[in-house]
Amino acid sequence: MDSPSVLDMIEASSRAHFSGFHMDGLQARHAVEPPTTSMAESESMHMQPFVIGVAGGAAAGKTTVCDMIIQQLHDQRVVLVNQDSFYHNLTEEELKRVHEYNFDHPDAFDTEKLLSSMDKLRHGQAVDIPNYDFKSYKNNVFPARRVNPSDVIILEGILVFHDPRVRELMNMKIFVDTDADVRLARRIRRDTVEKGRDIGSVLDQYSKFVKPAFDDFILPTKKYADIIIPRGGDNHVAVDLIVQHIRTKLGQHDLCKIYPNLYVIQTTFQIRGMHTLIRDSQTTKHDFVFYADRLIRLVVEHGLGHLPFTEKQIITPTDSVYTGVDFCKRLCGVSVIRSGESMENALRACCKGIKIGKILIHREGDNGQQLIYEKLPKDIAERHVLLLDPILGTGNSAVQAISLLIRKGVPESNIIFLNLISAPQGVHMVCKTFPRIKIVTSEIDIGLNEDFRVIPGMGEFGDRYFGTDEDDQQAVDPAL
Ligand SMILES: Nc1ncnc2c1ncn2[C@@H]1O[C@H](COP(=O)(O)OP(=O)(O)O)[C@@H](O)[C@H]1O
Ligand SMILES: Nc1ccn([C@@H]2O[C@H](COP(=O)(O)O)[C@@H](O)[C@H]2O)c(=O)n1
Ligand SMILES: [Mg+2]
Repeated sequence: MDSPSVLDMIEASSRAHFSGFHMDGLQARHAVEPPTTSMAESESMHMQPFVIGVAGGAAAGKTTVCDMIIQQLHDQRVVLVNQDSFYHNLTEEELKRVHEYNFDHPDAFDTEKLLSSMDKLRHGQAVDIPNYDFKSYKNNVFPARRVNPSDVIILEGILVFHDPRVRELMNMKIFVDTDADVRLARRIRRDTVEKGRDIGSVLDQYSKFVKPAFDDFILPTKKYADIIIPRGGDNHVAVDLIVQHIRTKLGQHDLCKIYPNLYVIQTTFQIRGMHTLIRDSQTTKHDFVFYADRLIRLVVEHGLGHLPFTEKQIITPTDSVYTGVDFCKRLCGVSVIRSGESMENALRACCKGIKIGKILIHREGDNGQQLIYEKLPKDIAERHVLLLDPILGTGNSAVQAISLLIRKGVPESNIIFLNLISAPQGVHMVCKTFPRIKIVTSEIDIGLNEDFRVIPGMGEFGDRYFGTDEDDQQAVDPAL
């Protein structure tokens, strides 16, 4: 155990200069051990902020929804960027005929400037964002707003989904969907009270520009949204769900910054879909096994990417030289009985003829973990070990299993712990006790409940995978 280096890592991650966009933990990694030659490590070094786009018609409640999200994320680093800030300044000629100017057309915005500001923010640089004045139609009457890089950037505006380059920046797209009559009523109140305009000009602008632009440019972008929020800020359920999702993402970022040896495989909607199925209590055993196997295969493949390799040149059938790599040969798997056995097939499918040992840890409550059985390859000390257990909860079983491997002579840095779901408590426990082992997982959950079970989690993995849970027994024989 090398606890001072862990403390160094935690300290490094909380210094004032630390930015969520850079894997500053990379420096900490060097303090723990020299960089190895595995590819997956270099891929995951650069961490980007989580970008949320919020679009919708004028006065739909976009700003209100963003304010609610930011308020609920009060303890997190979140910044709001308004598309309004990037309105072009009007020329003298345009100012004279301002009632003929279309503020709802995509050309009214300086999208190039918006893109360059977002690019800087995403790469960890502070930017000065103009303050737009709706009364003078100018963006340079006030000092610019200094926006610092953060873990979450919310980009809000009527047309933020219009330009594909802007859309591509977004990890999550929200469309605030509010009835046209509500939007018009709110707009009349806002523009007369806040912008000092008369009701006649508000209605003129609405029928001439606002409504046609909504139909032509804003509504067609609704299809890009991942989430549509009906009724805007009145929809507390939707806002709560969004905040929960962002918190999960931020939690993952924070843990990965503290522990550079923790690797969360990059999420996709396929992966989210598989998690949705295996976590659903209504999923049948057959589907559970099918989707758990798919996820396990992904985690195993990712884990193998962390093994060292040697360069190898071969000759192709065209007599050309191909410079590739040779797999690491001295490998073995170790499954934690019983759930970990579900991961053995995927490992065998990837590594022909791999030896797989077993460890049985008896769980009494959650303090009394006891090692009661082990069968490991004799030469395990000379092998890289892939430790298999689908759930990392408290971390107690994992610590028992890893301690045994270390007692058998396996160097800590030769152990890769593969799992599907990790609780932050387990990650802290394992990574603090064994700072040199690597953890590869597919999702980090919120935490543990009072029974030390992972939440939201997915129940008892072994029971669901091997069909020994009560519901399933009843499904086989209703008399039971
Ligand atoms: N749920 C709501 N109930 C009542 N008024 C609202 C609600 N949401 C927004 N408003 C008001 O409507 C106006 C427009 O809301 P805003 O959030 O600024 O919309 P947007 O940013 O989409 O233009 C504001 O004056 C705001 O106070
Ligand atoms: N000088 C301006 C600039 C914009 N508008 C209107 O604002 C709307 C967009 O702002 P939201 O907060 O509602 O998204 C848009 O409909 C423009 O017509 C304006 O009236 N004057
Ligand atoms: Mg707004």
